[in-house]
Amino acid sequence: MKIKRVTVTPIAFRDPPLLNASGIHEPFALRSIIEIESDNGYIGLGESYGDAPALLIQQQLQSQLIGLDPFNLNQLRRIVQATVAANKPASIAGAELAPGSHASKAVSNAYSAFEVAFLDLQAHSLNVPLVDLLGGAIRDEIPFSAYLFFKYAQHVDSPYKPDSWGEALNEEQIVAQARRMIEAYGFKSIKLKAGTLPPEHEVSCIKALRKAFPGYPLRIDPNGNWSLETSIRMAELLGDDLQYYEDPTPGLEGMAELHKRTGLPLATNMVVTDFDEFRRSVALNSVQIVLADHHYWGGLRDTQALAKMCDIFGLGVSMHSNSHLGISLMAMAHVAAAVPNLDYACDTHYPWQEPDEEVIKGGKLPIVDGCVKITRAFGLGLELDHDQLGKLHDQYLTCGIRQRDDVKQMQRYKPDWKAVKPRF
Ligand SMILES: O=C([O-])[C@@H](O)[C@@H](O)[C@H](O)[C@@H](O)C(=O)[O-]
Ligand SMILES: [Mg+2]
Repeated sequence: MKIKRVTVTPIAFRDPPLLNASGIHEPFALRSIIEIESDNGYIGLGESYGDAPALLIQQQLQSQLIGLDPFNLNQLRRIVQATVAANKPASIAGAELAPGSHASKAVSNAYSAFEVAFLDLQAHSLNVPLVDLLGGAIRDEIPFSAYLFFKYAQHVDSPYKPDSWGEALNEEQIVAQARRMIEAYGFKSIKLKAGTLPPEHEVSCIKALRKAFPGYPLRIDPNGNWSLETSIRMAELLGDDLQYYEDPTPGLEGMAELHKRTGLPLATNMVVTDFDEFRRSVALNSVQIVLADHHYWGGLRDTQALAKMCDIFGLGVSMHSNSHLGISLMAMAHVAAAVPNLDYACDTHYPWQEPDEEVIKGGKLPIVDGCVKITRAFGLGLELDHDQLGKLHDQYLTCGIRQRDDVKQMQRYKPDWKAVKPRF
């Protein structure tokens, strides 16, 4: 079996005005959809970053993968490494929270984008679900968490009709957002994206969530935007309200000191993002839970390797998410199904994407009782809807965004806004 066609299609879909430590989301999020076809008619799908630096590498890889055996992932990696080395991608400051633009992640990003599609195709050719190629499913229902954001009611300049979630800036609105998300999807745990409004206010929103949802595990994620002192002060206010404290303060050393001073379990998708940082984190005891993400950890199999390392070093594992569609969600679900030590519900931005903006047949994937279910369907069990893909590609062509930049977007609301870390 040989690969005879590789198609990389950049897409843009509507994204709400969600606030974060860098600034605010732009009106459209970018992704790329990867389709590979073998000479005997099997198709494999992948979804990855659509930001310009990631897309450039993916597009350069398209023709180089023709003729490759889709089972040869080592060869895929070599081709990716050579292509990235020849391109020398650069990072931009405003893209700190957009792993699709991190130069240091270029190989793992691009490898992962195609690895998922290769594995999907392999699994289709063997008539098995993708998870079987990862050693088989330990669970077939993968728990996800309600992922709350502070947000504005609408984007600056109103590029389209405001989303149905409305404004969320105070306790009442955050509790209402949680209630709606839990009622719609059945989530059993709650994460609040923080690092954007004054820390005491964000903590009071956690307190309001604690009151409204007794017994629900809660997490807060200021994306490293609180100083060590602020993080300690907020830890005292939070008491034992948290399941884990996610990236409150920047740096491996800062997190290590925070853990030493508070004893709280710290989680990260910011200070441990590759195996070198993992090694340094273990030496410093910086974090207790690593949030994996196959998109930048180098694919599904390297995510399993990460989970194994966490097991060896006594760390917990959960999963991180950026704005994404169903192929990514299903890929996350398959690898999560094959991680024995997945101790926490995974993150997902999926509820923030609009129901009419999905590229797979059948529309958006269901999340029921807080879980994504994997079936015995072959591969990822998904098929592309080419009409929808075309529609979201046209939106990419006209939206004018080529690289996520939450800082630049916030400057459209607040001209003096800068990328400062930590802000509080
Ligand atoms: O999309 C966002 O605003 C998030 O802040 C995202 O960029 C983060 O990478 C992520 O969700 C996180 O958990 O840190
Ligand atoms: Mg995070």
